[in-house]
Amino acid sequence: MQSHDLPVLRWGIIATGQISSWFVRDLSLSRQDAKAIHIIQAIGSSTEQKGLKFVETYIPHVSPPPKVYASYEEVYADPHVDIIYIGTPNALHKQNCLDAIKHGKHVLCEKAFAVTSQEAKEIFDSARDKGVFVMEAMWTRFFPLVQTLQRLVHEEKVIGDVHRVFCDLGLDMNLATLKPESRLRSRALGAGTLLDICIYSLTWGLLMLEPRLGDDAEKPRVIAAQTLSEDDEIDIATSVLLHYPSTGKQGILTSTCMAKTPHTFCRIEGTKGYVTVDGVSASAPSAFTYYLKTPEEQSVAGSPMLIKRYEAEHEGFGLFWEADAVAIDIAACKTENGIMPWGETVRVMEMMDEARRQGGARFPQDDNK
Ligand SMILES: NC(=O)C1=CN([C@@H]2O[C@H](COP(=O)(O)OP(=O)(O)OC[C@H]3O[C@@H](n4cnc5c(N)ncnc54)[C@H](OP(=O)(O)O)[C@@H]3O)[C@@H](O)[C@H]2O)C=CC1
Ligand SMILES: O=C1OC[C@@H](O)[C@H](O)[C@H]1O
Repeated sequence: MQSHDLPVLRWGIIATGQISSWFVRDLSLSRQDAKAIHIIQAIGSSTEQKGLKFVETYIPHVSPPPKVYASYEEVYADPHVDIIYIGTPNALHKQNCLDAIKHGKHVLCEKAFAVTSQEAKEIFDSARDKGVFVMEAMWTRFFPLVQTLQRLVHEEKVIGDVHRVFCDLGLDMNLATLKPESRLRSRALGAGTLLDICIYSLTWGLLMLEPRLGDDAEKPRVIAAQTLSEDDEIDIATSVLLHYPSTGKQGILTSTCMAKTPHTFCRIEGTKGYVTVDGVSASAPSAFTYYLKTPEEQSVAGSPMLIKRYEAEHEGFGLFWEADAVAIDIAACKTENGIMPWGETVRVMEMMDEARRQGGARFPQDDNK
């Protein structure tokens, strides 16, 4: 496809924290295989100085440079902006999304999309009323490596029938050294490992245990335990067990902020063998390997043999795949994406609500019924 045939999307970026810096760097890459043209039109920050520093530090090469506003409101109101990217802490997502939608803007909002499933539903209701595109930025689902693995596991059934998936995302966050108002510590901002990182482990469980999305997917039982911080403010470790009653399949999906997960973060077990997945974290996989039992070993205990390893190198962080998908959908006048549809965001949020109900991590938003 010639570059002039590609959809063009003009982005307004809300907040200048870490993930926004990754996102704009990925949007600004020159990529041979780009499926869209991304224009960084505007940046909204708490102060103009912070916004200008963000542009100078992360995207000095972008020409013309984006307009910098000292408020989010001015980005929502900018007629040259098509879509708002929201990179604020979790507890602010709902208001940011509703404000952007009110101005008729499309939205790509960081994970966790909201703090409760109720909040997520309110956002989608408002998007439906306005007819705008909205998606949770669950970027992992858009990695080509993940899609290749889904095909091998579910369509080619290379490891037979999947019966168990383990996935862990642990980071050594050293919370005591962070300021109480850090988004990783503050309950008011939606902190805790469940919403921050267990969401990726859950995503791997769902992607690998379920051959398809949506209404066809069987609803798993959620069994969860959480370890809360000493002041009971947030969860510092969560383990979720997904159990599919009709098949007995299980997902063992975990997170902690007390230790970094080793490079191999996921194992998918099937009747004929297993797959291991590697990467810096469950959010950004870089390789997988599958192992098969030999015919003699199908019936006896033994070590499966390494059959094939897939590695995928790419420039940047890998956030551009979700951005391309969004641009293609918007050009096609869609309001939701087929890989991360609204129903799936709500379903994952409901599982996290249930995990917190059992585990004990509470947010003020839980009382807003
Ligand atoms: N997809 C991924 O891999 C990742 C996703 N995330 C998600 O992105 C979101 C932001 O995370 P991250 O970038 O690490 O967070 P940061 O703390 O680095 O940045 C958050 C930004 O939000 C703005 N903000 C507005 N109100 C507040 C407030 N009360 N307290 C703090 N910041 C505020 C600030 O920008 P300003 O002053 O410019 O307005 C701030 O810089 C979270 O939802 C997180 O889950 C985070 C990391 C990785
Ligand atoms: O999404 C995320 O992935 C990487 C982590 O560092 C971060 O805390 C989290 O928000």
